[in-house]
Amino acid sequence: MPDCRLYLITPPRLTDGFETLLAQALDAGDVACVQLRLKDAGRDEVARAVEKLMPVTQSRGVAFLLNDDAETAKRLGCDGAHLGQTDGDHEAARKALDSHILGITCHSSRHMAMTAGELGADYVAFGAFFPTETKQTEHVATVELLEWWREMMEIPCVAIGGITAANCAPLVRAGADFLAVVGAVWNHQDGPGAGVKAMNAAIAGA
Ligand SMILES: Cc1ncc(COP(=O)(O)OP(=O)(O)O)c(N)n1
Ligand SMILES: Cc1ncsc1CCOP(=O)(O)O
Ligand SMILES: [Mg+2]
Repeated sequence: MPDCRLYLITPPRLTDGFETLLAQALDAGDVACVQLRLKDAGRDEVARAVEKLMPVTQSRGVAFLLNDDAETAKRLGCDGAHLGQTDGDHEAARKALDSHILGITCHSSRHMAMTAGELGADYVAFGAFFPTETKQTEHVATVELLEWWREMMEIPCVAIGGITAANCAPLVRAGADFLAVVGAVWNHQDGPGAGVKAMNAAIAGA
């Protein structure tokens, strides 16, 4: 059984009653954490979404992370934050978050990943592994990068970008600790529960 788990990121925009869809997704199978990622929302909208969604995840023992903003994550009681390379000062974020989770985007860069590890990131994220419609991406990550990280480092790594049940097996076999997905779950033709089940099955069968 591979030691790899699903990391679920919210869709770019939340529909009314999204908390019900989130509950369906989480109740369908194994999800290690949920990241709230609302790139077009203001502070109040983000705070309202945290208030609605965080109890859905935390009551199920699923970690709730906020994208882009460590200080807000800490203030609102999230389990941690995910920061990109241009999302503020990573060392300050590490301090602000105390023992809460800090994840850092490292694109396809060994150097970024080692720097993130040195400053105390709880995980590093590599991507994009495949073409994705969720975000415009400039970097392409490879299976070899995952293999190298797994061989050299202890810090967990997340693979992201266009990952689906159909294409994820090589990433699991290369040693990804988590597969982060948006479309594979939220755009699944039979609903998010089916998306989680399909990802869980693909990970288990890799
Ligand atoms: C798990 C995970 N990995 C990578 C990203 C991308 O972060 P970033 O590069 O800051 O881009 P945005 O998501 O902010 O558009 C992520 N969010 N989560
Ligand atoms: C946030 C992010 N960062 C790199 S690719 C990506 C989008 C992932 O979404 P999907 O799983 O739909 O490709
Ligand atoms: Mg970001």
